[in-house]
Amino acid sequence: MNHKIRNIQKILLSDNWYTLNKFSFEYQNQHGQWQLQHREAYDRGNGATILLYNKAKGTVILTRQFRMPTYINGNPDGLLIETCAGLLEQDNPEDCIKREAEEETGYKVDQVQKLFEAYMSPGSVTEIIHFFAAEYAQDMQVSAGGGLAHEQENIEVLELDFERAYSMIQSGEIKDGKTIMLLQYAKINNLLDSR
Ligand SMILES: Nc1nc2c(ncn2[C@@H]2O[C@H](COP(=O)(O)OP(=O)(O)O[C@H]3O[C@H](CO)[C@@H](O)[C@H](O)[C@@H]3O)[C@@H](O)[C@H]2O)c(=O)[nH]1
Ligand SMILES: [Mg+2]
Repeated sequence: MNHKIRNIQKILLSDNWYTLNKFSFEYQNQHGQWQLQHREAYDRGNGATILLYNKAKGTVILTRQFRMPTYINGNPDGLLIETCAGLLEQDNPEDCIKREAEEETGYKVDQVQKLFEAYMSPGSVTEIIHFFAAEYAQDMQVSAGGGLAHEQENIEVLELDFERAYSMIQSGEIKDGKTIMLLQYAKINNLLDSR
């Protein structure tokens, strides 16, 4: 509860696929004055993402797919390297990320570790993302992955040496926020050390 906000009005601007609302509200500033503010908020639900790693091989599983919003904003071919991720449907974050890992990467993991949660674009997008990590092994591979054909996902699965993937942040080959956060988490916490 925030007593500095009052008179919240919501106007629907678009519900074509996800929902874009315009909120008008009064916010009390440091001097005690109430000021009218307008903020648009894009609601596409919440999401989950996971770093799949293999200590013995020193590798991680990442995905590559076409992301239209990046294509119109400076990404030459629109392809983005990312950790496996999906939007929460009716399920909880843990069940969601296990389902997405299987659909997108082909690995069926049953032990996942919850790491943290983060708002990724708090000025305009409501979404909070739940972050996970899990160890994968060859015998957990049940399909080639690639995502759901009817959703036209066309996801490519990449198995990369962890140090190579980590260096791709510096080189600019990896430019996705959640992916950078997970690779850095793994580095800082020595997730791939087998000792
Ligand atoms: N027709 C249509 N389909 C859409 C649209 N937007 C998304 N889709 C479909 O909805 C699917 C959603 O796939 P998910 O795997 O569930 O989600 P995601 O797009 O990978 O999202 C994940 O990554 C995002 C980017 O980092 C995260 O923001 C999100 O939380 C999640 O973790 C997309 O692949 C696409 O097929 C749209 O505007 N129109
Ligand atoms: Mg996805």
